Amino acid sequence: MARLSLNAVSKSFGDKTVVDNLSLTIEPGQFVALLGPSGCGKSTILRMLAGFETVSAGDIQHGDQCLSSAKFHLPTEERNFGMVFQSYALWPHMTVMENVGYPLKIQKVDRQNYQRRVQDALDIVQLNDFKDRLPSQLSGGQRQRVALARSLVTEPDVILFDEPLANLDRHLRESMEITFREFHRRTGATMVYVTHDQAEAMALADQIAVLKDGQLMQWSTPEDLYAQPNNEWVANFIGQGSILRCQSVLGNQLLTSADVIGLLYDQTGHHGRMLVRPQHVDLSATSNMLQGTVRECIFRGERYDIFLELENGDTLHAYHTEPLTIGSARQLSIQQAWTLEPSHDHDH
Ligand SMILES: Nc1ncnc2c1ncn2[C@@H]1O[C@H](COP(=O)(O)OP(=O)(O)OP(=O)(O)O)[C@@H](O)[C@H]1O
Repeated sequence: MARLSLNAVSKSFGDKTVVDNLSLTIEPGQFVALLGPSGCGKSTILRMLAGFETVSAGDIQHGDQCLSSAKFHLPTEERNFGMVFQSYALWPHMTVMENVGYPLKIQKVDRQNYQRRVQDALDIVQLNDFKDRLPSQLSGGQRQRVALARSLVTEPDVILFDEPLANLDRHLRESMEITFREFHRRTGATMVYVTHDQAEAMALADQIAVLKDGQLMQWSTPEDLYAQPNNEWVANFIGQGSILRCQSVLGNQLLTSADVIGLLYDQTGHHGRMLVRPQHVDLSATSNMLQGTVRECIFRGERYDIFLELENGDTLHAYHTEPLTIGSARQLSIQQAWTLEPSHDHDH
């Protein structure tokens, strides 16, 4: 197994740059998500890794081997990367077993090896009982498991996923997340997974590349992305939270409850921004208090989502165990907050 690295990779279509000077080092066996809104360039990055697209500048290396550069392009079929698409891309007239074994047929693998490897792949995704069925006789989740088995039958070092859960309903997506995690544990393969769904990326990946307009915004573990977003745009994109205006402040600092009060009450300007996660709002506080008015209260089963208006007019999202009356005043404290660098497109 080898390290996969993108070094200052750019891709342009005509005069439009869709991937801009991207560098990432993906360690062997890592599960990496490429995350960003529609059009940010994540599928283009995956397609360059797969060899479906050339690179305009920079290079992609796999261990000692160059896969792509502006001068060189290793064809897709020589990369031995597994691939799983949103559409499953199964052959409708072939059984589960034939679909899974198809890449081995192309490689002209002998009969004995063929049988063993198809069997092993079906075991990993737990589809042995379905091996003689046609894709039309399977559920969406089962079809995606066939595609997973097929992606690993050639024993690839790297498996690429292009929004593989996008076609499934929410309930099934959650159970497929567990399937994907198990799949990663059992194969140990390096996985690169494209999604626009931040919750899915956080649930699956060891490391996440957040992209916007072809540029890397942040490259972090899910935990760091959540607790320490690099800027206001990332903070808005990842998880639940409120962004409050405050006195100008350096970005990327953790604030205590007392710091928060000082920054919110200082009237010398409000060019600073801080991120507050709902679990850090204490609605039964007795010190470092702020005043808020309850504007919305939504039942979520295990808790209520409360939205409060602060004295400066900003909205603060909190969790609570009981419902609160809309329009009522509430004392609260913010236990901790994270200061943000403003995004360039929102610097006012
Ligand atoms: N072959 C192409 N020719 C011209 N422009 C392209 C081509 N492929 C992609 N683009 C453009 O590049 C940009 C990035 O596309 P890409 O498909 O990588 O985004 P994405 O983040 O995967 O979006 P989505 O989630 O909608 O698939 C888009 O503006 C798209 O229109």
